[in-house]
Amino acid sequence: MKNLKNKNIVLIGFMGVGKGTIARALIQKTKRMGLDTDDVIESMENRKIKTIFEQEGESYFRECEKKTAKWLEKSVQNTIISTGGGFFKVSNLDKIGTIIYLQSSFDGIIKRLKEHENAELKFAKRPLLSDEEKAKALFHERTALYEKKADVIIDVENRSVKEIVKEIIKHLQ
Ligand SMILES: Nc1ncnc2c1ncn2[C@@H]1O[C@H](COP(=O)(O)OP(=O)(O)O)[C@@H](O)[C@H]1O
Ligand SMILES: O=C(O)C1=C[C@@H](OP(=O)(O)O)[C@@H](O)[C@H](O)C1
Repeated sequence: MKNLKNKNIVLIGFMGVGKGTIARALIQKTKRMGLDTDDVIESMENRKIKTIFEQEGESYFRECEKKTAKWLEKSVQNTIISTGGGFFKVSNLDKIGTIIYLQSSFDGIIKRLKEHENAELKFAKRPLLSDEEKAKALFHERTALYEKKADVIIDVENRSVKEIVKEIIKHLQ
């Protein structure tokens, strides 16, 4: 296990599993700074992820992720970092910080997103969720890969944000 002190915490996992939500709760609890890789890319590009996919295609977006990963490794410390669902593929992920994989079943993720009051928006902003069958195949393709990259695996299905945060903090001490 890597030294958890003075390092970034990097949350990985499938789209909609709760990376952003858990990161925000962790930031409040630990008083660390936080950032989200999709937000960094949107600022860098001055356009939404959905627009980047539409105008430039997925491979361009993946290049933005690689650029962001290099910057994080070089310049960011003591920060809670939430990532886009495909960010875990960057080659320097393990050099950025301690990697926490938030795990849930595909159906658990979709059910939660559909129950949300802004469900339509939640799907519309994620281009790779527009076709549920394709998204399911992507989920199964990625599951073992997420596990391989993880320092810590946290089950988030049917658990409250509070419970999940408590378990993560236990691992960090
Ligand atoms: N543990 C949880 N309990 C209840 N709802 C959750 C939980 N984690 C995430 N959510 C909800 O699921 C949706 C997707 O979460 P989000 O943090 O945006 O996922 P990600 O950043 O992984 O794409 C949000 O509507 C959020 O409120
Ligand atoms: O899984 C993916 O490849 C992606 C996940 C998205 O982030 P969320 O995991 O926050 O939805 C976003 O980075 C982009 O749409 C691609």
